[in-house]
Amino acid sequence: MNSIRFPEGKTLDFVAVGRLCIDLNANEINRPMEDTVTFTKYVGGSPANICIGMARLGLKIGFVGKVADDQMGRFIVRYLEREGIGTDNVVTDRTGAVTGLAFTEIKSPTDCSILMYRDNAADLLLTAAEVREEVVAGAKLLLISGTALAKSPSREAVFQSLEYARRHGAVIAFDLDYRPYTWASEEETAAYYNLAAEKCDIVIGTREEFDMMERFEANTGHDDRVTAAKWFDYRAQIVIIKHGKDGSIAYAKDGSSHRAKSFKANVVKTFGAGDSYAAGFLYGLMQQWPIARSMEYGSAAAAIVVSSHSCSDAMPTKEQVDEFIRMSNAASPN
Ligand SMILES: Nc1ncnc2c1ncn2[C@@H]1O[C@H](COP(=O)(O)OP(=O)(O)O)[C@@H](O)[C@H]1O
Ligand SMILES: O=C(O)C[C@@H](O)[C@H](O)C(=O)COP(=O)(O)O
Repeated sequence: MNSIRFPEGKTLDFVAVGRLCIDLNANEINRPMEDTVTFTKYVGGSPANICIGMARLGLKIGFVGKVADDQMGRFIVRYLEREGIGTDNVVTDRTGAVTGLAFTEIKSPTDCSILMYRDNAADLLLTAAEVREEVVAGAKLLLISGTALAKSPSREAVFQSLEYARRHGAVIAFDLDYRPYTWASEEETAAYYNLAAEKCDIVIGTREEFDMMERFEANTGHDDRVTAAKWFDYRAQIVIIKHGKDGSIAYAKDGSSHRAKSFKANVVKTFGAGDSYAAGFLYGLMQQWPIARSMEYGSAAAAIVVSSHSCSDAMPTKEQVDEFIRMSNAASPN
């Protein structure tokens, strides 16, 4: 059991609000992008990846977002539909905005970076009025993702979703998903991230992301416990700080803390770890598993995804995660 109580009588398990984009992952890996000539196209965008991950694990999912009225936008919607993800609240832009692109550079399994093309990106044009109350009201769990806070009108759409979720009793998770290039200044970023986090039950981020949020604070030791404690004065029940290959730590409002190690993986690239971790972890919480078991599930999903070429397409099924954990534990029993 964990301390999060999900509401009964909802039509959807999980709804995410935020960006739907395209990842173009280098085919010629282990070299700089200057030397890469071919890329494979995948659906991308952190909240899209998390939804796909949770759909693969068998949950009923809906998405609130905006896509460009172009071939890329249609590719994304068709992909979501094939995965069984509800697209009723995926709005098509009519202003000529474009689909955000993320070109990924895989110089080595540990040296990866992303080159983003996000000028006039359709996802940031979602308005508050386009968020349908009945879609958010139908969800047990709403996920917001920090990048959608970067600009108006998408920023207001996130706050509108938070209000609908609160009104209808959904649990709210916040994946910090901080992408500096989308923001105008660090001060603005910290202010909006903090305002949103106050309204969330579960906050998940990396140490570096929490450091960004703490730019006005005195947590000079970058102490995870201090980071988490602040949010328990607001609405948070669980705060997770991720540390890459070094694993993750969760703090709960009841005073408990839980550490998860990362699994051994044949790492192809590092991105996608956070999204698959979030999908596995939130899935576990929704099964009412203890926090530690949910973290283990997220870590296993992440190890599978970092061992693959894509983020979205590589999201594992429940059978794959279960098998991976079984094999890993057999290979190195505690
Ligand atoms: N190199 C790796 N090998 C195995 N698992 C990893 C690796 N890097 C990350 N992970 C797993 O993914 C989780 C999230 O990764 P992290 O890098 O902290 O997030 P993000 O991708 O959001 O920066 C970690 O807690 C760990 O379980
Ligand atoms: O979020 C994006 O726009 C890009 C993602 O699709 C991408 O592949 C990625 O960076 C995943 O992020 P992570 O899971 O936080 O590593």
